[in-house]
Amino acid sequence: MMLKNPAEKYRPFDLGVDMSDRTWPSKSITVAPRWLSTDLRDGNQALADPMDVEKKMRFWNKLMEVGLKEVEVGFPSASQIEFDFVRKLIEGGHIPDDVAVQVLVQSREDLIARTFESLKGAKQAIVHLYNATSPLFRRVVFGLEKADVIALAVKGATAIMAEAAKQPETKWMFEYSPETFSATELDFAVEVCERVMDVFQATPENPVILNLPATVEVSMPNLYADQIEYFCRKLSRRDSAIISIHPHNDRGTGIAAAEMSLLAGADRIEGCLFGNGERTGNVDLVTLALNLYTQGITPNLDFSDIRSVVRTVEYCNAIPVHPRHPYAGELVFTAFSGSHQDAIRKGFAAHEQRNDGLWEMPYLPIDPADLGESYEAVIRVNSQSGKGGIAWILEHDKGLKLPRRFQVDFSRKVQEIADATGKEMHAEDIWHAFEGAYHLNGEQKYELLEYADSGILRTGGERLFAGRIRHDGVEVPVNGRGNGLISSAVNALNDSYGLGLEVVDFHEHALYKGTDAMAVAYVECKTPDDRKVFGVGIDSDTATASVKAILSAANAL
Ligand SMILES: CC(=O)SCCNC(=O)CCNC(=O)[C@H](O)C(C)(C)COP(=O)(O)OP(=O)(O)OC[C@H]1O[C@@H](n2cnc3c(N)ncnc32)[C@H](O)[C@@H]1OP(=O)(O)O
Ligand SMILES: CC(C)C(=O)C(=O)O
Repeated sequence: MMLKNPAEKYRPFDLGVDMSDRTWPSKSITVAPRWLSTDLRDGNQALADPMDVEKKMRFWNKLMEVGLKEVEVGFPSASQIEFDFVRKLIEGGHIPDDVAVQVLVQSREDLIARTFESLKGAKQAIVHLYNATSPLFRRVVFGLEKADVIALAVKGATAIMAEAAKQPETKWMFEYSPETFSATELDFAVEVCERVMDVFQATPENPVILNLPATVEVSMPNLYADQIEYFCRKLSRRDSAIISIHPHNDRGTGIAAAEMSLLAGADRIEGCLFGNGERTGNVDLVTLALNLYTQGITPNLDFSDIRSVVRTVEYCNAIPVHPRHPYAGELVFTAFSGSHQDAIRKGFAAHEQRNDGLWEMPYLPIDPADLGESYEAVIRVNSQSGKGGIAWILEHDKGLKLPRRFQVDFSRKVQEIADATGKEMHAEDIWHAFEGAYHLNGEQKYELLEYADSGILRTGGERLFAGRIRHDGVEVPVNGRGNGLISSAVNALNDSYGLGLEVVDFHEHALYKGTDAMAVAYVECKTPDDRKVFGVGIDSDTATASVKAILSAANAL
């Protein structure tokens, strides 16, 4: 049961230092950080069924396609699969020259030796050492004092240097993580890292990667940024360290924490695609990269075919990507609601007209096409939708450009169906509704069989419409006069059946289906009792499309 007073059980996070002179809030991000994907390590260790070698390989290939240059490929001393995968990458020549593999290891000599064994023959590699440093872990997990924790880290780093010296053909880089940094006293974190830097002989030419994980996210993201700025200020040889961050997402603010930490001085980010990882996950590299992209900053990662990335990650992790996941979810470019659809439709029209390449689109922070997505999913129709969305679908799917009042008429009909079914209406459902509403197929009360418009009789400027229609199954001739084809056709129907229709609006446009050109005509008519009826006609001949539109309106009575 939740407590009435949670303060009895939970304590607020305390930064422990004065950061009132913080500078990061007034900075901005102008370049992409160095990225490290830890999908194959931190992501993998959080899966119910860790990846086998085949899945790891598939994931690796996708990471290469995306353009990752640093990838933590596993914990090779942990299992045979992990070890074998590293060997396969090296022996199979799968690591491009500009890519560094990274492996994780605890501060334990046997595990370190095994780790180096896995890396034999690598051109370059990053060996990543970690041990927890926070008070809780010192007390509960290790039963160690601060000095012992420093000694543990130094011992691991020393063993790593000794192993690295045995394999001089590899270009080594070293990374150290004071695990649980986010909950560690800041001055102590600096002290441990400086001692490890000494052992790793860090210089500006050969910097050490100091990775400062929010192993568990314990504070608001601005406080994590404060921690990073403080650490960067206090580190005596800042120029000999690459400051890396490794946010998790326990409070749901991993992205914000990462972005604020870049402002605070971080150079590098470790995370996973779509935020897989322990518990609530590691920070999501896709969102971070595309957030930069939408600010006009080159992210150095390529998600031009985001759907294939989603497919690979879902297959390898056996975890679905959420439909609302930023940039990647299947619903994130979709508007169901009428006012959103209307704004997007107008946005696309304005975009086409401006033709300046700039993306200024209501409700869509990124052009789906940049990620290899089509515009088909942008507008989908249900009972929340309006005329704009329905018109968009008919235009995109069938090429029909409904006049405004026609849109209103048809959207009411669609709304009725959507309300009745409670379901989404797909493009083909909307088309069926359109055909039904305007009598484009099936039984028709008034059906055009033939008409003569050439060789027209002209008496006093009038035109004569002479046609044959099927009315309630019976073929009958109809004749009418008017000052044009449309008025003479309407009069033919009015004279024969007393319909009293008056055409108040008429539109037509060409319709291209493959190489065939068709014509569409839309009429709006008024009835004697002042009702509006709409009709549409589609034919390869423009004049016939107009006549069919009149009959369509008559059928709608
Ligand atoms: C935040 C993170 O994601 S850290 C990475 C975590 N990833 C993993 O653990 C996945 C791979 N791990 C494994 O396969 C195993 O844990 C192994 C192979 C590394 C070690 O297995 P085991 O030897 O059976 O140890 P086990 O995991 O049960 O226990 C951890 C022991 O290591 C100690 N330990 C934990 N972290 C470290 C460290 N960084 N350096 C040294 N010792 C450590 C613990 O104190 C504990 O010691 P104890 O047995 O004396 O109490
Ligand atoms: C090993 C470290 C970097 C880690 O995974 C974490 O702290 O989350």
